Amino acid sequence: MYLYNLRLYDFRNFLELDLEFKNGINIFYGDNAQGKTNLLEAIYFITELRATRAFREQEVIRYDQPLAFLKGLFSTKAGDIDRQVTIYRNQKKEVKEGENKKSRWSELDPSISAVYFSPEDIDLVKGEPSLRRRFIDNLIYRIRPSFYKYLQGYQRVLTQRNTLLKTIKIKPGMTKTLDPWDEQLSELGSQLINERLKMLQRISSLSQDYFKTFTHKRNDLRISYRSEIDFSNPELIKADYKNKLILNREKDINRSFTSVGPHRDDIDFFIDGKNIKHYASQGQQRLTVLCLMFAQRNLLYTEKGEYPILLLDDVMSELDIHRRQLILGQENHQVFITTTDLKFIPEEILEKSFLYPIKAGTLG
Ligand SMILES: Nc1ncnc2c1ncn2[C@@H]1O[C@H](COP(=O)(O)OP(=O)(O)OP(=O)(O)O)[C@@H](O)[C@H]1O
Repeated sequence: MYLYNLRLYDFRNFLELDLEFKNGINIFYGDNAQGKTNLLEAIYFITELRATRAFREQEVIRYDQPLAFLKGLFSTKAGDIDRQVTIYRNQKKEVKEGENKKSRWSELDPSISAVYFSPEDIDLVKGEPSLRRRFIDNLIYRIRPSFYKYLQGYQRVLTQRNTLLKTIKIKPGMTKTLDPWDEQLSELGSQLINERLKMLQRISSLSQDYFKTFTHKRNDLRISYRSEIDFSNPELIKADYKNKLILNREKDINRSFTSVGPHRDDIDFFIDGKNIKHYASQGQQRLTVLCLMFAQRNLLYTEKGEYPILLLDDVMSELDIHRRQLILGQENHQVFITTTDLKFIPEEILEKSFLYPIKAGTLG
């Protein structure tokens, strides 16, 4: 699958743009603040239907304009797809494929997808545990949309249990009313942990392979799940979780907060046995995230039968020359890269790339 035409109206600093792309390496280059990242975001938006960095979706609309419009033409194994998205300031965005309005994810063509990487994504290994939980949950959800129901269910029961803990703090006689909530939370929570473990196994073995390739087999990457709940036997997760909920009741009532469960779990990364949060260099941390993104792309390919578009924002300047070559040397699917200077792109990669100079929201 690849994007061969993109039209934009009033998207970020682009007034109007009509671009043709090739199935290969496409490079947006130019000075700072010209619109290179905005263009990657537009491609991400037309494929994944959400912004990469906007806090609110409406932020992508050009200043003082009522709406932004995107139109992408994709070539897939099953034929061409014409997708249009209109983002409004004060109402829900509108998505169309051909002439048909689409209101749910499940109605959209599943072969269209993208994976995005920017230097800030280093937070995935350095930042808060919630970022890692969201990463793995989103990945499961993308492959198995029904997983969303478990996630929502777990979150709902957790909120209700926390509200009840607050009440019990004032009325201790009500402690027994926690029983049905603990039962539900441990049931949904154990399913959540099991799904995460299965996904983590797949993503970590792929990431390890990429890590080996990108380090010439010099270093080894390990990824593991961390939880206070014993997850060594999938059949016993529920019982152990329930047990821990009961053991921690007093503490939870005092804090009005559920202290154990998948909402507190984390994922650890190790290079050659050392936790990368504390020991790895910035370059190694960045490479780890890059490997996770490549693994994610590979996984989506296995599931969908089409390679997601790869979007790499300002990555080349951060990597040494060997890694730049390794990362793009074997590439034969569609990739979009931004760079301030073409000197960051190895010669043999430049030769096979398609170049787009970007200047002040136009093709310069
Ligand atoms: N909604 C918007 N409407 C108009 N302009 C916007 C909007 N959002 C961002 N911009 C402008 O877009 C420009 C930044 O573009 P972008 O982030 O794509 O730069 P870049 O070319 O990737 O630069 P760098 O090399 O520094 O990363 C800024 O000048 C910013 O003011």
